[in-house]
Amino acid sequence: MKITILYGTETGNAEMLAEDIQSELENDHEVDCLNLSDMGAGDFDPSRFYLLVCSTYGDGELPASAQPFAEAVAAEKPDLSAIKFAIFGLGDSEYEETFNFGPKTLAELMQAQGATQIGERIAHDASGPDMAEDLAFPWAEAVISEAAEAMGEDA
Ligand SMILES: Cc1cc2nc3c(=O)[nH]c(=O)nc-3n(C[C@H](O)[C@H](O)[C@H](O)COP(=O)(O)O)c2cc1C
Repeated sequence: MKITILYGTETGNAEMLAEDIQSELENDHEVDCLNLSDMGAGDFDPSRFYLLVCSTYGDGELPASAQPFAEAVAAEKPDLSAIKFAIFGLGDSEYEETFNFGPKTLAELMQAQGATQIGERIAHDASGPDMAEDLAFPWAEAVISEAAEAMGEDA
């Protein structure tokens, strides 16, 4: 399957995780990995499945590298009705009121333009016991098989 991993980051954790997911998947799939800061609102390709990996910063805001993308999507309103994506969040439950708000905002933005979310929005908690990749690798495998079925491809 053709997959693009898009990451939104402030201090690099989401980038590191995105690259780890790429290494994990690239034996079986054709995988690109791109910072959201390098993704235009009109750059989506319906033949690819999009894995979004995004942190939360400030007071429940999108991290810096995701902000221009979010602004461009809100302004340009691309038709994303042929696009399927899944989303993984990096956050910290110490920020009780705004835990994982960044990925929530991003998912809502994609859905508002018609994109279809595959699977649940999974969140890693920096104050919890799990390593991010221990949650992210099984999540990626699961959403890829679900997407393959939805896109009529072999997983
Ligand atoms: C100043 C600051 C603000 C943060 N705000 C939030 C927040 O509102 N909600 C949340 O879930 N996590 C918050 N976090 C936690 C980060 O999302 C978490 O550390 C994540 O791993 C950072 O990933 P990144 O390096 O890819 O940006 C915050 C962290 C910092 C340092």
